[in-house]
Amino acid sequence: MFSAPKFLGSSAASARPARAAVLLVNLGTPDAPTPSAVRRYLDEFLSDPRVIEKPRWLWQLILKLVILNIRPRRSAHAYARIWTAQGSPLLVQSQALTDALDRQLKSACAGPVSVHLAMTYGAPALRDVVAALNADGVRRLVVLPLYPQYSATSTGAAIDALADALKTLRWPPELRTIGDYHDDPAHIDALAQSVLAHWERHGRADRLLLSFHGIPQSYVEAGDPYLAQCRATADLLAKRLELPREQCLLAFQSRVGREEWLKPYTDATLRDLAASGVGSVQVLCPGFAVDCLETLEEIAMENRALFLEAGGKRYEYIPALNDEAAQVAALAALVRRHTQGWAEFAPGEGGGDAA
Ligand SMILES: C=CC1=C(C)c2cc3[nH]c(cc4nc(cc5[nH]c(cc1n2)c(C)c5CCC(=O)O)C(CCC(=O)O)=C4C)c(C)c3C=C
Ligand SMILES: [Fe+2]
Ligand SMILES: [Fe+2]
Repeated sequence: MFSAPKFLGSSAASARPARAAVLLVNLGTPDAPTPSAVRRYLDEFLSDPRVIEKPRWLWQLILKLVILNIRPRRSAHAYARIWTAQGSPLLVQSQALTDALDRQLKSACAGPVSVHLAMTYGAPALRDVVAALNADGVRRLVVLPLYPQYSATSTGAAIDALADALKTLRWPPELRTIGDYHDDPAHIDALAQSVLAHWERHGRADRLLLSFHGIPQSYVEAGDPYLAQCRATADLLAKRLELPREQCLLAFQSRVGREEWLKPYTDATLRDLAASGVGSVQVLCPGFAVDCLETLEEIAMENRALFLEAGGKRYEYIPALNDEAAQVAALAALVRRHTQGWAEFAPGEGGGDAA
């Protein structure tokens, strides 16, 4: 027997005035720093064909029989090193950014605008958040994945989850999506300001290393614009900081598996720098809007130990922009440029986006 489709909706929704919302989307994180919670998270994340482009049945066999029996314990240990009383840093910092952007847009926009957070994997699930906004009468939605550089593995996966969520709605909202903001001048300026503020407090190091999350090399060869966008961000930032290109290096972290990923690798670069007598390094991760496992554990802890053990003398991690005013202002302006013609986002009594 065929069953009729069940679309979500609210009888009250059509009676309410149009409302507009912004949805920030990040990757997702486990519910707890335990092997069982990490296993659930990795199972969902690594089952996504956007993330792992291998034949389905073969990958599911490897994932279920090998990866999910080994990695959760190791990753849970890493999560435990950075877990806070409020929870996973990725969730805590993403929520703080969401709240700050909500305040900023409420004060700058003419209409009723609110900002919400959803995750591609885990909670708060994109499907649940979109359904709740729809039931609440939101008729205009702008979706901003928190990845400055587009990759099919991150932004593409978020858009897939959004499309799945929309399929469940009887009356989906009008939609604008933001694909990337890797060369947005206000974003570059926010990154530059954070480096300048760090230099002000700590002085400069011999090298500034810009470390981005890696992806398999084959994805770039198949057309993913990620590498080009990382390079463009690095070039713009070096120019804005007036740093000679040889002092500002680009590298890729967080490699998983045996396949070739984007090079140079961050850990190998740090080892080579120490071996060649470079004493001090400052590391910035411009691909991460907020701090998370990959910045706080891999970069600020693991790679620090690696650099110092290889003979380096000074290693500093420059934190992600998180809910800093400059990032909030840059994202507010980005959202408003993508909502041209939507009256709710027009300048309100507060005027523009105060930096
Ligand atoms: C194995 C394939 C992976 C691809 C491709 C990938 C791309 C990618 N990831 C991010 C952002 C983040 N990744 C994070 C964690 C993380 N990433 C992978 C694997 C791939 N990522 C794994 C297995 C994990 C989990 C941790 C671990 O077991 O090592 C995170 C942090 C999540 C957190 O909870 O803090 C972020 C953020 C981007 C931007 C990207 C492509 C450009
Ligand atoms: Fe990742
Ligand atoms: Fe990692």
